[in-house]
Amino acid sequence: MNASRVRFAVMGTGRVTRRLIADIQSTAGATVTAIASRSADRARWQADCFGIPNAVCGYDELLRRDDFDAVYVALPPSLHHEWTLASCDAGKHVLCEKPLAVNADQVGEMIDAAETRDVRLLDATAWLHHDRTGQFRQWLDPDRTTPLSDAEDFGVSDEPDEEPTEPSFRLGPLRHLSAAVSFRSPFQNGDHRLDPDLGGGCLLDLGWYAAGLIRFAAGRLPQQVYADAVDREGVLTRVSATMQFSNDLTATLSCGFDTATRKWCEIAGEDASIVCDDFTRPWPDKPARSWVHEASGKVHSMVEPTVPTDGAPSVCHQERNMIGEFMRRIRLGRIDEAERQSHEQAWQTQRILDALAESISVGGPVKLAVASVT
Ligand SMILES: NC(=O)C1=CN([C@@H]2O[C@H](COP(=O)(O)OP(=O)(O)OC[C@H]3O[C@@H](n4cnc5c(N)ncnc54)[C@H](OP(=O)(O)O)[C@@H]3O)[C@@H](O)[C@H]2O)C=CC1
Ligand SMILES: O=C1CO[C@H](CO)[C@@H](O)[C@@H]1O
Repeated sequence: MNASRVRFAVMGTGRVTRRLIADIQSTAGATVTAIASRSADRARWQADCFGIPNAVCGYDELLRRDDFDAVYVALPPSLHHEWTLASCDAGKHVLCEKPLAVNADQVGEMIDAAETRDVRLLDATAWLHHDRTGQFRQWLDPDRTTPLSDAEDFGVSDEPDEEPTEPSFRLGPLRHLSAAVSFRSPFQNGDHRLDPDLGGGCLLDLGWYAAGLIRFAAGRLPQQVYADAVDREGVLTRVSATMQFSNDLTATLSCGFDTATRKWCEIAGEDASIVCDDFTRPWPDKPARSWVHEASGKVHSMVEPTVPTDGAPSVCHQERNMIGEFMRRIRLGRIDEAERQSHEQAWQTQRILDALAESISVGGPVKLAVASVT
């Protein structure tokens, strides 16, 4: 690898590929040198669209090349495991689309393969790399009191303060987490999201985000889950679930293909809660915002640190942040704590999804054993 550039190759020519190729090409130090498709024509067409020098027919054929360092696996979920293992075997770093696989056993094998070959593996869950998520991470620190100097206050309660208080907040002990992610009928017949054999269904496609948010905020697995689903012709189209964690923490999850767009979450502590209506990706015309609701009734509107408060759209680009972090790990040349945490986040997210799927299938609660992949 050239020390200053990371060369990517892409597997697949679908919807997400088109977006992420542009993001890779606009990330400093990254370049796309090859794209592979099952069809030579599609590979050529996509390569021409993006000025990619090499169009390759077949993913196997791609992995025989030595002119790239990392593979971006942008295939339907059921193919992530196979092509991540093959890429690791070929000594390539892997940026793999979400859901990382179709079950936690597969994720465990993918992590093992990456560790054995000493290559980097990252799931392309971009919201985890947004600056606003970095803010949430800080606010979640139980010992932290966060100053409110940057908040745009509104909706102040009618209750007068008994004595003047410092402008700051803390979440206090976490009590409830909630996340809902859905889109209304966005897919055509034939889309992998509607094909159970390709890892379709809203639980894997969108539950990945909602369960991921809950795992991110809790920092651990639930002890028990219960889920209910609407199943249309073998495809899960709506799922709702409850979860119980240790230390008196509960959670609710909702995802589906048949409601208006929802991508919100609430992280509720005893003293304050964080509310965010677009955690997976900020609405395009808004800065990345969230709200802090205090137990007193005060509400504070928060914006990410790098964004001016004049309402200008967010300047943070979560995909470029993610690609940049993946490249940092590649250049480091060994697994570090940040990568271990990503692996744990991905594996535990997939374990939650497995437990929810099992609960839907048995029609009752499912217990989870505490475990760690790292
Ligand atoms: N991170 C994000 O924001 C997003 C992530 N995703 C994720 O990215 C992945 C791909 O999604 P998306 O791009 O929307 O999917 P598409 O169906 O648009 O593209 C998938 C590509 O995979 C290749 N492929 C290989 N085998 C098959 C097969 N048996 N059936 C269908 N396609 C196949 C095809 O490329 P070819 O035949 O040319 O090789 C196809 O273009 C999914 O895991 C999805 O969850 C999707 C959207 C956003
Ligand atoms: O990850 C994703 C982002 O949102 C899409 C909805 O438009 C999902 O279906 C997709 O897989």
